[in-house]
Amino acid sequence: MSRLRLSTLPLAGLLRVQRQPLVDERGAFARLFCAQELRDGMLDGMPDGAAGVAGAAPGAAGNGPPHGPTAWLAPPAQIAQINHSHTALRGTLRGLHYQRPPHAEGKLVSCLRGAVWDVALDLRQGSPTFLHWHAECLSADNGCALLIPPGFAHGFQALTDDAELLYCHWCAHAPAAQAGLHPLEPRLAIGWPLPAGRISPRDAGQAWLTPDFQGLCL
Ligand SMILES: Cc1cn([C@H]2C[C@H](O)[C@@H](COP(=O)(O)OP(=O)(O)O[C@H]3O[C@H](C)C(=O)[C@H](O)[C@H]3O)O2)c(=O)[nH]c1=O
Repeated sequence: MSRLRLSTLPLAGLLRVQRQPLVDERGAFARLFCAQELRDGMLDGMPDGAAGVAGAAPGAAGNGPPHGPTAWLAPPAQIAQINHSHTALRGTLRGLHYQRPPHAEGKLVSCLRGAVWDVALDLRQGSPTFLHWHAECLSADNGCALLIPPGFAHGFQALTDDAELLYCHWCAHAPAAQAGLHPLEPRLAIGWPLPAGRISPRDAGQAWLTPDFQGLCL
């Protein structure tokens, strides 16, 4: 039985992942990640042809090559690292971060404590939504996570003190490929819900976007 409900969002390839916890008198048990469910999950609002087939392995007989918004998860892709961040103060901004190709990374971002306003920014060269952003509130209570494909930058603002995030990264940390955009970049006009709180010197030091910024060629 599916324990993760996938939904499409306005930026192609970006998905909301709704955890479906099993609750009983002891408490709850929730699945944070399932390779097959993410690859093959049925999607809300997707035409049948675009979705994977629940339970069917991509490329298995009769299912053809992996396709649809989670095709990038097909083998040999796999989770390379899992990270945990704790953000002490409400209003703190982290990001917007990405890794340059060939280290461009897909991420599954889940909130395990508190709440964040989570932003994914489309940096895919030639994308019809290039430099468009989308935000979702991720919280321990709403069980919502964002599945962000390669080619996006990611950032968030803590909506509570002591917000904790779990990141699944589909590419290992590559310091030389690390890149970022200023969270208050005027060209993006990201509508952060709270006044900007703490920002790391690295993020605060990001240069403004130049007119010739082409994005990422994946
Ligand atoms: C991502 C990563 C970072 N680091 C080191 C690099 C720095 O010395 C330190 C903190 O990294 P950073 O300042 O990038 O941490 P955040 O500003 O919280 O960035 C994080 O939050 C934003 C919103 C993201 O999307 C990034 O993926 C994630 O790195 O950990 C590692 O050693 N391994 C890693 O995989």
